[in-house]
Amino acid sequence: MIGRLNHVGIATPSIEDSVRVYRDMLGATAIGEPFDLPEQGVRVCFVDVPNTQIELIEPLGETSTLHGFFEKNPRGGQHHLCFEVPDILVARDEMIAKGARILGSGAPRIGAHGTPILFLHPREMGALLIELMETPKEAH
Ligand SMILES: CC[C@H](C(=O)O)C(=O)SCCNC(=O)CCNC(=O)[C@H](O)C(C)(C)COP(=O)(O)OP(=O)(O)OC[C@H]1O[C@@H](n2cnc3c(N)ncnc32)[C@H](O)[C@@H]1OP(=O)(O)O
Ligand SMILES: [Co+2]
Repeated sequence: MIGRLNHVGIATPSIEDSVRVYRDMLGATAIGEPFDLPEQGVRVCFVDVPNTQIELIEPLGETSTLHGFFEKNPRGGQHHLCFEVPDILVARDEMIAKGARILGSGAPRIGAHGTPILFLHPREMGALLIELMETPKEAH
């Protein structure tokens, strides 16, 4: 069911500092402009690499779910993996049937790429926070 690895989510206290690592240390050249996703409680910056993206995410607002992550990981770090799926609702129902826990209300929300996303609780996913993202229509 899962498709390509769309992005690796990296939580950071400072997108600006993390951009310096990817640009100056690792030589990344395709770095997007940071943008806010208030409804998701994050500020986001995408770093393009040949076969996927690095999604740098900073907490945005008091209720950001990232605050819980930073309590345990003050310097940030690997946060989630995002896989593409053809149909988010079909994927959701399949995952529920297999015993995964859908985070939040269970209804897909619009993510950083403007397409529906869901998160699966780490407990059933090998201690990894998994994001499922519906493949953008133009990519079909
Ligand atoms: C949506 C925009 C963008 C996009 O790509 O489109 C993004 O990806 S934004 C990403 C930020 N948004 C989210 O992460 C939403 C989903 N996340 C959550 O609902 C919470 O972060 C949750 C439930 C995963 C964890 O919340 P919290 O830390 O408050 O709960 P606990 O401390 O009780 O953690 C429970 C359990 O999970 C482990 N945990 C927490 N975060 C992670 C993580 N990132 N990776 C792996 N494991 C994680 C935590 O250690 C606890 O484990 P336990 O064994 O029970 O101690
Ligand atoms: Co993500």
